Amino acid sequence: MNEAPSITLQGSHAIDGRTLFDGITLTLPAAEWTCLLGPSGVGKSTILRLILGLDTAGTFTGSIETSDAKPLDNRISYMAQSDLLLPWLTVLENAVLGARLRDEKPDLDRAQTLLARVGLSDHQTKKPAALSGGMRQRAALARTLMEDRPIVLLDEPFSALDAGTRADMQELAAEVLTDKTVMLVTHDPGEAARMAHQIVLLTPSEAKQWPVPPIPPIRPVDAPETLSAQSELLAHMRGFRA
Ligand SMILES: Nc1ncnc2c1ncn2[C@@H]1O[C@H](COP(=O)(O)OP(=O)(O)OP(=O)(O)O)[C@@H](O)[C@H]1O
Repeated sequence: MNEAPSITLQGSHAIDGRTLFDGITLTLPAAEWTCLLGPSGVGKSTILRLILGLDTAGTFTGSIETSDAKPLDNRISYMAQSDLLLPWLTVLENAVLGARLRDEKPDLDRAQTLLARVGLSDHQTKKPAALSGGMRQRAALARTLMEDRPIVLLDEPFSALDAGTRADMQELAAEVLTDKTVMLVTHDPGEAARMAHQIVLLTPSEAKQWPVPPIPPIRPVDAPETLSAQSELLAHMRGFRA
């Protein structure tokens, strides 16, 4: 698979004449995890959609560039806030949907291994409607991890999980997505403190870098460095909420 590039987004975005963010520069370093945090509605998902080349509600003025100068098309795996599972397919069929859409032979062994890793071995033949919200989110995570793309954009991928499962899934994602350029949108300062090579706080006027703990990710949940970064980040986020 291609090497993971860095990505730089520069510019401004407005919806119906109202500025969402103005003159920001956000760089996702190659083969690292960037955690993007910011108040609800500040534009985090909009940035993901811009990088994906999907429609947004407003108008973007600026540029999105890669370090290898190649287009982003077909190089991104994306997990949206909603699970986007197809209701008429089973969990296993959903997990291999990417291959099916590309008319490729699905790697069923890998899908079953990943479904086991996300704790859904016993639910592979069920339809999404028969799963809990957290189980559906884990099925969507397995589908995302199936895609061997150099760039991975994750929009609150662990938000529906209980705390123990969330920690397990963070570790799985970090393992499977080693060497990918990852952007993780999250509201959870503990998650950012564990997972990030780079933490970025989005405001309407900047994409501001926040210090990361001085040990490499993925960090233990109970490491003093993780806990201290988590609490400092939370204190800051409570101050800047709208
Ligand atoms: N389809 C739409 N039509 C009009 N406005 C929209 C639409 N989608 C998003 N917006 C607006 O764009 C702004 C940014 O939305 P976005 O989803 O990017 O925020 P976010 O930071 O990801 O929020 P959250 O943390 O709540 O997911 C919000 O003010 C939202 O109301």
